[in-house]
Amino acid sequence: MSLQIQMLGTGSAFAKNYYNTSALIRSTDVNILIDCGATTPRSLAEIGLELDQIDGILISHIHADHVGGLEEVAFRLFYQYNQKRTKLYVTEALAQTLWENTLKGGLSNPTEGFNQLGDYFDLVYLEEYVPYVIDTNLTIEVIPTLHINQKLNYSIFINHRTFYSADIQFNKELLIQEVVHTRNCHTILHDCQLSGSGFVHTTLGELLTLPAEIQKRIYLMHYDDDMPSYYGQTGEMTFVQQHALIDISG
Ligand SMILES: Nc1ccn([C@@H]2O[C@@H]3COP(=O)(O)O[C@H]3[C@H]2O)c(=O)n1
Ligand SMILES: [Zn+2]
Ligand SMILES: [Zn+2]
Repeated sequence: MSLQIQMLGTGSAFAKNYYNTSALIRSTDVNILIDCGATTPRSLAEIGLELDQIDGILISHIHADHVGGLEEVAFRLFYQYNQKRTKLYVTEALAQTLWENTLKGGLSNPTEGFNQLGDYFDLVYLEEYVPYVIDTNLTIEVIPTLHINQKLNYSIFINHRTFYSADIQFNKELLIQEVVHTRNCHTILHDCQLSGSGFVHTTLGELLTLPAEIQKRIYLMHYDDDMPSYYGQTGEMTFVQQHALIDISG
């Protein structure tokens, strides 16, 4: 069984040298996208993956660097790929706000009678803390995490053993207790704000307070353009590079 994560982008919301952070879970049988920022369709084109090869899209939260490419994907699947549908993995609450507050303006079409997310995507509602089996080789689970006060936000477990933070404020207890001690995740993909205070993101300084044994499992993503100047300053952690493939089959 082959299971890999390919980073489509590794940059922060405002990075210009790196695409928006999003990832492709590539299993033997399916390709599942985690988030779809404004730059994600370009990145997909660069790796030669057609939109109709994506079996589903999982959304963490509704900032534009995570959902800004969804309108393009929806329109192109419908008009360029012969009304091809893909699955959208979301909690019901997130689906509601994703449509009402992000996508409705562009995607609603009174002439065609399109007025809901389900007119473009096959909605698969995830329950928080409930593993969802996509196929025999791939299970995903979303857990609510804190990013912006009072805004829905999810982190993701893949096959129980890989943790994808998406955007979160530092949560040391979650990482130590749940991610490492309880689940023994071998791979942790974590957002990383390199400088300044981490009001809505986790900072490099905060991640450096983790034990080396945990740092070894961490790939840093969602970084700013000055990332190269931090080489050698990330303890046991590694910057994941755009389009890099990480084997998570273990
Ligand atoms: N309270 C907030 C809200 C947002 N932001 C910045 O806006 C970006 C939106 O995308 P992001 O990737 O979540 O990163 C956020 C912060 O840079 C911020 O710095 N403080
Ligand atoms: Zn972001
Ligand atoms: Zn965000």
